Amino acid sequence: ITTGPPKPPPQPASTHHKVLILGGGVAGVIAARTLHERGIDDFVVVEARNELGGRMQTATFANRTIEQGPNWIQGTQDGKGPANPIFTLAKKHGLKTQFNDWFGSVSTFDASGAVDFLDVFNQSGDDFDSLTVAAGARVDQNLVDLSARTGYALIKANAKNPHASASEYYQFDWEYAQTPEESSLIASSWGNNFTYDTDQGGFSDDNQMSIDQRGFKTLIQLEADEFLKPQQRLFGSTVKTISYSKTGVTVTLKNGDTLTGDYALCTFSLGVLQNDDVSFKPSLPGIFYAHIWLIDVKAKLDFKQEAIQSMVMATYTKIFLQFPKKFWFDTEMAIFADSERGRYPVWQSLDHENFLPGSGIVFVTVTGDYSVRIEALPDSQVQQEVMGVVRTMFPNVTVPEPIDFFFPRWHSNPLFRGSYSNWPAAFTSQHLDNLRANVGRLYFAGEATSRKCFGFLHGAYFEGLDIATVMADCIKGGSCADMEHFTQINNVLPYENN
Ligand SMILES: Cc1cc2nc3c(=O)[nH]c(=O)nc-3n(C[C@H](O)[C@H](O)[C@H](O)COP(=O)(O)OP(=O)(O)OC[C@H]3O[C@@H](n4cnc5c(N)ncnc54)[C@H](O)[C@@H]3O)c2cc1C
Repeated sequence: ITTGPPKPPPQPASTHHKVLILGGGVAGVIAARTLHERGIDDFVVVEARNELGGRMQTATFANRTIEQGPNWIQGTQDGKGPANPIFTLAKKHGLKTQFNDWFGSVSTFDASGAVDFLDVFNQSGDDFDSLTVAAGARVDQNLVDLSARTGYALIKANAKNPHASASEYYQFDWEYAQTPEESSLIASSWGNNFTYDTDQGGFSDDNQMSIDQRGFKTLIQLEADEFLKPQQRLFGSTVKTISYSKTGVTVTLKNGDTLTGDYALCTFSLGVLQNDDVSFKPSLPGIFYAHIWLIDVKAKLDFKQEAIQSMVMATYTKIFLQFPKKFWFDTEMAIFADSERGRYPVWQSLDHENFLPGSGIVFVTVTGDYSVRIEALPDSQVQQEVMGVVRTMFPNVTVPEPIDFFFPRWHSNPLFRGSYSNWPAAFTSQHLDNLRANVGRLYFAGEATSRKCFGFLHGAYFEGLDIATVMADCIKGGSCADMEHFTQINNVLPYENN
């Protein structure tokens, strides 16, 4: 027997929100937390994948959790100085990390096997320091930016042989995921200083590697659990179009659903913005927008497109190998100097007492064009090439075939289209303002919009925080002025320290 009125059918979740947060990586989660802290809770995080963390992604390999994306907290804290907010989150959520000795625990190899060229390696560290000093001097004198290659040449430190090239690669490409030719002298030096140099406002020169078997992503997922409700997580929701205007934003998903927001924050990677995976439509909702608004929109689109297409989405690829047992170097790191610069050059042992002892895992990193190249090859061919290098490095060992072999394809992944952004010499400080600026009620945040920490997790964190603060100020009835931008960049102004 049933009594009482029938239950009403479940209401579909509202498809209109004050804010649509597009993307659930570090920038999206920290933006959500910032809005929540400002008393704005009418938002959803729209994410294509089924978890938060974005590029913080793990895989199970050799029965261990390995990091496909970031694994270091780069710069931690020096005494009571400024703390890397990722370091703060790691401490708060009890993440297991370990100091990674990049410069003190290194073995060196070349085509003849193990060869000690640590003197050349140490010199390349000094050269990189000189490069940053030269860059700083250019900033002080308001001189125009150059490529880092030109910078190396001007300080007479260009690498002239495979040992020097591999050492330079370790100092430079292994961080920026592109060559000195492709990178800004000033921005790459400042990117380094603002993270590592405490005299320049950086955190510390410490690199902590996550060895937490819950995954590095745990720190941002546990942080989200403190405030983000299940109904605010729209997982499995791939955005196809974003239409924006001065009055609101409409988002269409791959499954045809539509979401509307008074405001939206797009945190998709620069690579996604550069491709046609998502199309942006300036919406022209009413006749009264006609002429002036059209011209306005055209100018806005031009400045935004120029900025998006001028920054570079670089690729950094970790190639993991599992062997029945360890036969390689006892240091944490190793460099292989091939005659071809950038060919399987940086090696890292996870089967090391500090990391994952007994795991049988070693990995090698390639970057930039080399990453793009191997992504186009079948795994079997890449494995063959890598094994050729391993056997060159250890000519006196009968090296078995690996038990397992894996590498992620970041460049071809439509949700990322690369690993992180890199600043080329032709990208100006004003371009960065334009990359960051809102268009109508659509805002942008992510590692690529960070002037000082582009490429880093903490860059994504700071941008999520800063842009959500701008949005909250606007929503709360304060200032809603457009963010600073330059409709045309006619001549390069000096790099600004702000
Ligand atoms: C291999 C690698 C190594 C790295 N190493 C380090 C390191 O050691 N230390 C460090 O500090 N940084 C490192 N980084 C950089 C760091 O991972 C990034 O700076 C940071 O994670 C970027 O966060 P984000 O929120 O800006 O973007 P993302 O993490 O890219 O977040 C954007 C989100 O949007 C989602 N998305 C994209 N397109 C759509 C769509 N159409 N519809 C719906 N959702 C979509 C994505 O799934 C993603 O979750 C590394 C990155 C990689 C890839």
